[in-house]
Amino acid sequence: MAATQKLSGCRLPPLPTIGEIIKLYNLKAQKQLSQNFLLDTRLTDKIVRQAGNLNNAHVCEVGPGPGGLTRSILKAGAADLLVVEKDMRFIPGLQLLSEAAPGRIRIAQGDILAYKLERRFPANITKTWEDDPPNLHIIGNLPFNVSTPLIIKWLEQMSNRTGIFMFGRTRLTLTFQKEAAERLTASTGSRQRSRLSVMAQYLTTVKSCFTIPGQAFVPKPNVDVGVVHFTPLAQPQIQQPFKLVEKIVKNAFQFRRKHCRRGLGYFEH
Ligand SMILES: C[S@@+](CC[C@H](N)C(=O)[O-])C[C@H]1O[C@@H](n2cnc3c(N)ncnc32)[C@H](O)[C@@H]1O
Repeated sequence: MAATQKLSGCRLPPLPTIGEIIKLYNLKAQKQLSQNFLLDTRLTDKIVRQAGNLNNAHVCEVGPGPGGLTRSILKAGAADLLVVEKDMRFIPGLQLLSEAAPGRIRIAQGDILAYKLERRFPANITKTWEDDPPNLHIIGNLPFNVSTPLIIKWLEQMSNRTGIFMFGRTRLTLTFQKEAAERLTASTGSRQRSRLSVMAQYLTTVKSCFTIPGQAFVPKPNVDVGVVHFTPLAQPQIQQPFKLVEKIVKNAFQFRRKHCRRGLGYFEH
């Protein structure tokens, strides 16, 4: 077992390392759930640093798996961490972590695409936050198979100021396949510029943080991974309903190798 670990100034009872957790619970990675684990704490700490100051923050982590990134989030000082994991097999390992950091972790088992994050903010709490909105973050080494629908879902909530985006300040620090990370951050005129670039950039400041080589993950995926940070803009660059913007942008990019105007011609009000 590993030596005693320090999470944000608290001495913890000895915790198994992530590698030991994987062995202890026989957690063989499942490809269909995009399970590629990060065991190197220097990398998980580096991802978490991209989020900024997490001291006393409220954080949601998507897909904690064996808990490597989870530990880094706790070390950074998050006061309240909700983890949403689809695979039941990881829950006992996460409970060990929860016992080591009492009162700081809530564990939810479910599919993040269907999960309503706002459920964790009861009305009596959000009322008290109206004058002084909290430091809210979403962090995740995302499963590749859900990363694009997930960011689109959250951008829509950001646009409508609903759910966890109700205060307009929730920041996101997420991993994507390197190609998707490049599309999200591509500027005007770039070959990588796509529907995803426009949708993300009209609502947020998108920053490409760093690339993690595939070899850093266990098992190794066929691609490298990009870490991307999103900060919501005070005002969206396009003041139109999200679905309308999405439709126009989709049509424009469908025909971009032909004529953009032709694409827009297909758009019906
Ligand atoms: C790339 S792994 C990351 C695991 C861990 N955070 C790490 O960095 O080592 C993705 C995690 O997301 C979980 N997952 C996959 N699909 C999910 C979904 N729809 N909702 C919630 N979790 C999901 C997987 O079970 C896995 O634990």
